[in-house]
Amino acid sequence: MASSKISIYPSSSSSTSNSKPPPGWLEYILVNYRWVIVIFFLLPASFLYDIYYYTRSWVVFRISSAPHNHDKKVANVQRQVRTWDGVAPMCTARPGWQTISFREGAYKKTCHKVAINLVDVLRIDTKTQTVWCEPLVTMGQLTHTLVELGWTIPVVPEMDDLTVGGLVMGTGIETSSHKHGLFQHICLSYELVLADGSLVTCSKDENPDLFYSVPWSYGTLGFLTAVEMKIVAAQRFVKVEYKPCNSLENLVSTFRAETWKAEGNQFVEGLLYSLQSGVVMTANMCNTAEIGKINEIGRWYKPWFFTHVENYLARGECGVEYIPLRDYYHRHTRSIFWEIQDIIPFGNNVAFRYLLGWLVPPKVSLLKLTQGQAMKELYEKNHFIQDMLVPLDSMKEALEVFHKEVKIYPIWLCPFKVEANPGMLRPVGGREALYVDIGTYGTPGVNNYHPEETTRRIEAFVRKVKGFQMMYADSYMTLEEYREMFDHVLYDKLRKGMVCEKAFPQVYDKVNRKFRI
Ligand SMILES: Cc1cc2nc3c(=O)[nH]c(=O)nc-3n(C[C@H](O)[C@H](O)[C@H](O)COP(=O)(O)OP(=O)(O)OC[C@H]3O[C@@H](n4cnc5c(N)ncnc54)[C@H](O)[C@@H]3O)c2cc1C
Ligand SMILES: NC(=O)C1=CN([C@@H]2O[C@H](COP(=O)(O)OP(=O)(O)OC[C@H]3O[C@@H](n4cnc5c(N)ncnc54)[C@H](OP(=O)(O)O)[C@@H]3O)[C@@H](O)[C@H]2O)C=CC1
Ligand SMILES: CC(C)=CCC[C@@H](C)[C@H]1CC[C@@]2(C)C3=C(CC[C@]12C)[C@@]1(C)CC[C@H](O)C(C)(C)[C@@H]1CC3
Repeated sequence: MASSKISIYPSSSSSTSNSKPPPGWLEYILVNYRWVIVIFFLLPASFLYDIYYYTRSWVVFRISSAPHNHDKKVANVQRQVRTWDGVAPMCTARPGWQTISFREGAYKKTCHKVAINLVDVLRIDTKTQTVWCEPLVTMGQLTHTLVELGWTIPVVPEMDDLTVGGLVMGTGIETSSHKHGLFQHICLSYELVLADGSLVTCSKDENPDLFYSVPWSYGTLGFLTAVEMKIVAAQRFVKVEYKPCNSLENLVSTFRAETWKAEGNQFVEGLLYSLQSGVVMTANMCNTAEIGKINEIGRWYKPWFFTHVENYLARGECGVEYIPLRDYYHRHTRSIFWEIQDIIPFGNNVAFRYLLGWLVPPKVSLLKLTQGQAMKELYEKNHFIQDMLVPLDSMKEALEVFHKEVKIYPIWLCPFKVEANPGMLRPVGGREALYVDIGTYGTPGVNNYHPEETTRRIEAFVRKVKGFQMMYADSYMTLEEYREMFDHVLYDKLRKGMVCEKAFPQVYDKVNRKFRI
């Protein structure tokens, strides 16, 4: 099983085997027995945190007071921007530990912080099939609210705590992205407070330059205060078909054929367990299910999803099951993909699942807050977390590069399309194109792993094939390399025109590893 290979702790052959033992007993426990802290403190704390937000959002939504308060809250953002002293550039006041990214931004310490306390779903319009959300609405909150009413957004990025604002300003992807594009492509308009404190709305037809420049700009063009998104009808189940593949050629050709399929699959996903074996999953929503084939994989006592999928590979059989929609959306949530193995090593044990599985996963934000310096350094040296987005045509070559450089399994494969719109993300060949997200999270299985050098070699490969790197992880590119990967023409024009240069840091200074703690 993939699980037995994964550990963040340096092995004797590792390049970091001479790292010093962590100082102090608390650090020692944090590093060697992180699960003690997680089980006795973080899981109960995560539970209480969820109850608080769940109750608050429920009350706010039921009494429909959010739209009225929205204007007042936006006026407060405008006031903060207008009274900015003009010295240090601005960023949002959301603390770094709360965000779903590997590191915290160093700029959070030096920038002038603007509080954007906008946490509500504002309006659901089933006639125009749109939803208006404030930027701190989380994916967990949004799918809960919409699915109960029979709706959903076409692209629901994994992980409950991802926010609408973070996904618009960064990027978001899910297994429906080959049909609907990235999170930015399901957005119809944005409401922003600009550097001068003015409030603007932008869409394809109104301020299009701004509309196309907001995604991937990481809050360096203005503060987002609301987003209008498409919604689509939700169905009760997702019918998932599992197709085990026993060679790289077979996996790549199955994955590509299912992504291109004329009649279409609503969801396409791949999990690679070694360079020569993996499972391609295709899925479609439906309202009825065959008797005996429903699998509520989100239930607390169920095995982790990636281990469940691996069983199809072990048996060498194709399979079909019906998964309730929200369970499907959250299939990787309980195991934080496969990262939970390093945090609660016995988390997939059946006794643990029945007793405490309902408290899992711990909140990523609380894990970040309590990880300590020694744990941070261990992850830094022995852990590799990257999502590289490469053209579908380069998929096989890219997987071979990942195998040579890091040899981490499982690998997450998710196809998506890039539309030929202006902005940071220009598709290869200038026309709409299909890409694949190669998500690699874990401890490298090679002896010569070096965080910076290895990542830079992979980044160079991604640039060569005209791909992109997701910026929530560590990027070691130089400014020139970063500007080669992302088209800055429109971004630079807007930054000048809207006098952003003093008001916000430039995007590179927010996302590069040099500027992370
Ligand atoms: C009004 C409202 C406001 C909310 N606000 C917030 C908020 O501000 N912040 C926030 O983080 N969350 C928020 N949530 C979401 C909620 O806290 C999470 O989605 C929580 O994980 C839901 O668990 P559940 O068991 O009650 O879901 P259920 O309705 O029981 O979920 C349906 C199915 O999906 C599965 N499932 C749901 N969530 C997960 C998961 N995380 N992992 C695995 N399977 C899962 C369940 O096991 C179940 O089978 C809000 C929800 C509502 C209704
Ligand atoms: N499945 C997926 O697609 C996944 C995506 N991710 C990544 O996680 C990140 C999102 O995480 P999340 O914790 O939600 O977001 P973050 O708090 O990390 O925010 C990401 C960026 O968006 C900016 N931003 C957020 N809200 C606003 C706003 N209202 N106005 C202006 N700028 C804003 C932040 O600016 P500032 O720095 O000023 O705070 C920050 O630079 C994205 O980068 C995404 O790519 C991670 C895991 C999975
Ligand atoms: C595009 C997709 C699907 C991306 C999924 C990315 C996840 C696997 C990433 C996002 C945030 C992430 C980097 C994180 C971690 C694991 C991998 C995560 C969850 C953990 C929890 C690993 C343990 C670490 O000590 C620490 C708590 C800092 C991080 C926090 C962020």
